[in-house]
Amino acid sequence: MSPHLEVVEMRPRISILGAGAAGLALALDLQNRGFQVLVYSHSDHLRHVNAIQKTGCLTATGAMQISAQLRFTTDMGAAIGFSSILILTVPSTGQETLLEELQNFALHRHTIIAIPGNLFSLVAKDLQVGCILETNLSPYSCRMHDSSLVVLGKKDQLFIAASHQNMPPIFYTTIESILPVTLKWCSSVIEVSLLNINGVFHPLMMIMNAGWIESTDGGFFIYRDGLTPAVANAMDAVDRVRMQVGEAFGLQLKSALEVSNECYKHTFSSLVDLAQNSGPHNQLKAPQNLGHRNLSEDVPDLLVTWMGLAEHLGIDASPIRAVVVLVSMSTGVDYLKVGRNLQKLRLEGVESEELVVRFSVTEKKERPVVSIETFPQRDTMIMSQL
Ligand SMILES: NC(=O)c1ccc[n+]([C@@H]2O[C@H](COP(=O)([O-])OP(=O)(O)OC[C@H]3O[C@@H](n4cnc5c(N)ncnc54)[C@H](O)[C@@H]3O)[C@@H](O)[C@H]2O)c1
Ligand SMILES: O=P(O)(O)OC[C@H](O)CO
Repeated sequence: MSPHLEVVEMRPRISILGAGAAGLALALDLQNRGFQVLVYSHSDHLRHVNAIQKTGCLTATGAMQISAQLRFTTDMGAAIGFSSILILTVPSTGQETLLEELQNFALHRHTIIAIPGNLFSLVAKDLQVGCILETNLSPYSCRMHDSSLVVLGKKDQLFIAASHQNMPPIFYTTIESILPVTLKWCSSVIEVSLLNINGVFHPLMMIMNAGWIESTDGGFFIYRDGLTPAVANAMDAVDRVRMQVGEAFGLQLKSALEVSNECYKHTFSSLVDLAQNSGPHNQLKAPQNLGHRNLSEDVPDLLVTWMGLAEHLGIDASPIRAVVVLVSMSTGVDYLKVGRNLQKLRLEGVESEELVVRFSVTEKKERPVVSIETFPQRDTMIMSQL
């Protein structure tokens, strides 16, 4: 990851890697705002691309109402050549598949934005890339239905961190001009992982309603009907461990409810209030079975990580361990082994004190402030990653 100079257009082209609901919503949004967009899909995961290509265009309904043609490719080289900004929108369980392809290219001049990150930058440590950014969530709450995209809601803000500190101010401004939400810059990618509150919501809603999901093929609303007071109590226990891990890193993390309220500009008073009354949540149908990313992504790549960090730091992680073990017993997948444990994140041999120092809050990790007068008034500007 060496210093370099690069020319960045004021409206840079963007490559989106991952053609699911989250990537397609962002692609439509960017294209609608004047960016040129190319969407890459892995050739083994073309379900949505094929459906869209049959009808010729993608139509979004709900909180985003746009109908447009998108450009697609299955050629990673084409996506990398198209833009120096690659936005990764696959579930974190698909990141390694893409990493295998990305590793064939020198990406010193590229920036990868992983939405969500789930500590992609630690998994991708050997990748020759300019910078990796990680967000906690996706800007849009959305689902694909055949060739159409239903957008349930748009967040007001997301949390984000860069794998590299000391990026020039123009770097942050460019990223802020691309993502359609207010960005809250965090001190480290660990903080961002801890702010992916889907780890608190999804696994418990799924596993505590497993019988209902299986006997009705998901014929109910997962939040509205599935997040009841008992489920909320269990979520609170997991959430307390998440916040204690944050505390060990010097972070005063807000509760999952507060983070959700902040992201959506909501004011719900409890998790059950949110489940009953939040537009982006209360219309979400339950998945048809347990083979859904609510478990297959959020258990291995959030809960296993948080549990590993907690136990390494001497925090009682038994509420999280209980969920991971129960989900593993129910699905037959050994999530402790396949998940982003400390070994997968290359943190296994790191002493707890060193871990805290490496990822703790320091004064200079805030996003640098840039005044408008410092921007070059022309179509291109030099971005220097020092
Ligand atoms: N959709 C939402 O409302 C929402 C909200 C918050 C966070 N997120 C997060 O955003 C990410 C994407 O969400 P989504 O709804 O688009 O998910 P999705 O399940 O539709 O997957 C997105 C796309 O990723 C690709 N993909 C999946 N597995 C892959 C693999 N192993 N290799 C290569 N490509 C693969 C496929 O093209 C798939 O269509 C997930 O991490 C999700 O947790 C989504
Ligand atoms: O869009 P989010 O991040 O609020 O998540 C809502 C759903 O639970 C995502 O699957």
